[in-house]
Amino acid sequence: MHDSPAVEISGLVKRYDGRAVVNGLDLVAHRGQVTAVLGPNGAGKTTTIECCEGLRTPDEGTVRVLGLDPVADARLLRPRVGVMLQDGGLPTAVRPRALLEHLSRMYADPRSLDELDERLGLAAFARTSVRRLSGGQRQRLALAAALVGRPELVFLDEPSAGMDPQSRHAVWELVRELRDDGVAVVLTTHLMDEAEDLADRVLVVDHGEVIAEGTVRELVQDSSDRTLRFEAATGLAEHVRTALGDELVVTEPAPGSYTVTGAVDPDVVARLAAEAATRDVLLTRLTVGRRTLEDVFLDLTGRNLR
Ligand SMILES: Nc1ncnc2c1ncn2[C@@H]1O[C@H](COP(=O)(O)OP(=O)(O)OP(=O)(O)O)[C@@H](O)[C@H]1O
Repeated sequence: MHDSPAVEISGLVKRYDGRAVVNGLDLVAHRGQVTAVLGPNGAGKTTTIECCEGLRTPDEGTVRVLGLDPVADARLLRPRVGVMLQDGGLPTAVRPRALLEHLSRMYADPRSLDELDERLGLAAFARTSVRRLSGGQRQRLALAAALVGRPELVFLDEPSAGMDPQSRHAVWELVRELRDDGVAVVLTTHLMDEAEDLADRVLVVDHGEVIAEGTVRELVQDSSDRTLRFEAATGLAEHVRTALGDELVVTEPAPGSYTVTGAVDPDVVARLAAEAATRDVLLTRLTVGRRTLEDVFLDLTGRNLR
């Protein structure tokens, strides 16, 4: 039984007003692994997770969570699954410590609240009502609420959004421990470093379907492509494009900061330097490296805003 996937989604379709926002999505998440779901705004990540949580009913396809149906078996799943929603989903009039005490009484073997307090720094605002908490504090409380019942599976929707670096590292540490304890962790994130750091498997979702999946290493090693980054005066992209040819993609994501992706070899570096010299432009800082997960993500999903 425990070898079976913690989450198994097959051909999931969810429509709003006749428009499919999830469109034939397949996903498998295993115990003892962190599965990260990445995708642009509106790609259908939250909708997919909400179908797993029993908050939405699929229009087509099947969703199995710990071998059960998230809607029909909701009562059986509730004590076994931890959920951290994007907007916190917490009652606003209570105080954090009282909320956690209330929740912990609902479980047979709850985690120690003092330990959670310490790990997530909750004591500092234990007596402030949820309504008055900062965004990052609310997120930390929502994570504690998701973990208090020692779930076998946790869904974390952008867990470290809005958190300061200290909190983010505390959250990452907790997520790694959950994984090592055999918990299945499914998280959505827009932070590429979060996915690179934590994920055993990454799925990239766009327009409601999975367009790439694998380990971070598999995704970034997909080709011999490299990324050359350099800094110089702004406005050179067109000249560099002409000098390097169509095989390479030249962008200037921030003024004076350029990337060149593709088959970057010694000759490309030499031609770039020659072009700069011809224009009497100094290249300050030049690096060549493997593509990052962010490069892969942008190549897959494009650069247009959603
Ligand atoms: N109840 C609803 N009624 C109509 N449309 C909805 C509803 N809920 C979500 N949508 C739409 O479905 C699409 C997918 O939304 P979803 O929240 O799943 O995206 P997401 O990938 O989680 O995005 P983000 O990264 O911004 O959180 C969006 O275009 C959204 O506007």
